[in-house]
Amino acid sequence: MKPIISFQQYSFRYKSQNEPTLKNITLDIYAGEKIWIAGPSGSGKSTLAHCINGLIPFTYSGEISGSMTIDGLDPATLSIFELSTKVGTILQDQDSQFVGLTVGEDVAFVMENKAVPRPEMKAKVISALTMVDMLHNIDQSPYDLSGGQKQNVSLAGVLSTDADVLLFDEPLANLDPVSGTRAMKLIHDIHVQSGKTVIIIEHRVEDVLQEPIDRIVLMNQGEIAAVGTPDDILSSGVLRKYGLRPPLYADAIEYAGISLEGVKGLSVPQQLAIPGLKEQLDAWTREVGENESSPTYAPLLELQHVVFGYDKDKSVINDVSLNVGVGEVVALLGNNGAGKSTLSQLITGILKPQSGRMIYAGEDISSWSIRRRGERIGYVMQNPNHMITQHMIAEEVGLGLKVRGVAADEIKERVEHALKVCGLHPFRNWPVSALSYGQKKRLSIASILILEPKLMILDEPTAGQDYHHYKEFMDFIRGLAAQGLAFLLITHDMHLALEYAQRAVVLSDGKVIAEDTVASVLSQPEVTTTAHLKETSLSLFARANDLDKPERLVHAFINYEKEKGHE
Ligand SMILES: Nc1ncnc2c1ncn2[C@@H]1O[C@H](COP(=O)(O)OP(=O)(O)OP(=O)(O)O)[C@@H](O)[C@H]1O
Ligand SMILES: Nc1ncnc2c1ncn2[C@@H]1O[C@H](COP(=O)(O)OP(=O)(O)OP(=O)(O)O)[C@@H](O)[C@H]1O
Repeated sequence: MKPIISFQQYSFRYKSQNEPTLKNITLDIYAGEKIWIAGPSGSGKSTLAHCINGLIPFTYSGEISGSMTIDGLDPATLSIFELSTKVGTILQDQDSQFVGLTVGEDVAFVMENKAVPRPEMKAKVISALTMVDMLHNIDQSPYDLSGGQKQNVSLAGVLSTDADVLLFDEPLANLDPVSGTRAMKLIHDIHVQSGKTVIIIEHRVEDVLQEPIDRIVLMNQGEIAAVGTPDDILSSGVLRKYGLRPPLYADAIEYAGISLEGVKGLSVPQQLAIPGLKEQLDAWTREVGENESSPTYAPLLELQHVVFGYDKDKSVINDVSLNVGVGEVVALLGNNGAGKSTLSQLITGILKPQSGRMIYAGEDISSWSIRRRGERIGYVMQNPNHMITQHMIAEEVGLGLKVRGVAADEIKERVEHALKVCGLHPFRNWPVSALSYGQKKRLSIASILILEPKLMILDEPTAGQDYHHYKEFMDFIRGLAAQGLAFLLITHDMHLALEYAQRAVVLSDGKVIAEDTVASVLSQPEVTTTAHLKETSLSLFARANDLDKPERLVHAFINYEKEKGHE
């Protein structure tokens, strides 16, 4: 069988780089295959995708050696239009991809180019938007959507292309857990029904594995580190070797002393047949023990009955009251479009509430300027490209100090420190444009952290990060919290919330629908259903294996990892 995509001894060096980003890639992908490209942040996944969809060499120039073909043809000999009929792409940064004035127009764009008759086009657009639960936003501008809603529109756009290869670069980034599951199911259905070749680049290991994958291609430092079926990859320990997090239940099994070597069906935790599994897990969870009780916190930020709407007659934030204590980590959870980013912009003063009060350290901050708030309350947005303004990395990190008149020597020292903390020190002399998405995300965090705020609002800080950086960063956050810095953490990662947040506030349709410990919130079906939350694979796994006290596995797991981190 002839491959649809073939890389032979392929290397690529971006013009601005000294070293090649892709090295000696030899990989055949066959028509109808479903491939997951995994690998740590900066390993070259998106660059490989750019080679497949023609961005390399058309948009990003550089030096190529070896060969790469699509359907037997060299992409450099095709026009960008011809290539787009072969490969349909969802990019990591959707803002750069929208072309329509409304959501409907955007989804219709591909068909308009092909002169599909109007009635047929309309029906297709409606059907695609219905599949991603976005029909009610059809007339809205794509730029006014929430992060997750944008992602859903991009998915709907790809549904209407005729390309044989569908390439998804982080299709789940920004999606709430329920939408993430739905997106994977949607991709699976398209794959089965159309027989198209599907290539997925994604950091959310467990979410990708919810549906069958033919082969995983694991990249590391521009090379292919391993290729295999999910069973091959999961049971071999290579994910961890390259800084990725295996599924939580797979780790739990190993922590309890059971080897995964040769175990089949590892991507379906509910059906794992390992002799003695229950007994060994029960014994391990008893040994590791329960969580300590949660401490109390002095008040820092308090919101009282805050109301806001982008249109006067439609509230997006509806009578929200919540508080965050000194040194407390509060998870702000909720479905896509619930109002989490809007609330963050109200707290930071970018938006003005129609009514309600905000109290910071006992003072009403309604009259405070954005800048004054910014000195105490740092806000890291979901999309790093919305925050970055400077050309060079060090300048970007030092900008906040520069505008505040801090001396150059001190700026230099603090920039170095912030870059180290965020794992960006090796790139300190680079232009921002040469960073991968995950690296840019860390950059936007570094540039706020350097201002030493008392409260930080982090919108999906770990989205697009590999486990190594996730852990390093979140442990760092935990350390800062222990020193008294407070965090409002917006996340769609339920395990992250369980692991790092003392409390959760759940938002849905602009209202607070629950406020409790994360574990308690996740155990309330009416809350999880309304806010699109999901129990973690660990608790699913614990129940499927009939553990004596299923909830104890989650606590034992978190305690064990905390202890291990301190070793
Ligand atoms: N436009 C560019 N110009 C120069 N170098 C680049 C460019 N884009 C990427 N690179 C280089 O390629 C490396 C890998 O980037 P790439 O986006 O392919 O990684 P990735 O595996 O997709 O990372 P992430 O998971 O963070 O998105 C970067 O660290 C950088 O060295
Ligand atoms: N600039 C805007 N103009 C009009 N409506 C907007 C604008 N920004 C957001 N919205 C709408 O407000 C609602 C809340 O959006 P918001 O971005 O706060 O949600 P979110 O909870 O942060 O979602 P996500 O998890 O997807 O990031 C959504 O229905 C969105 O479509």
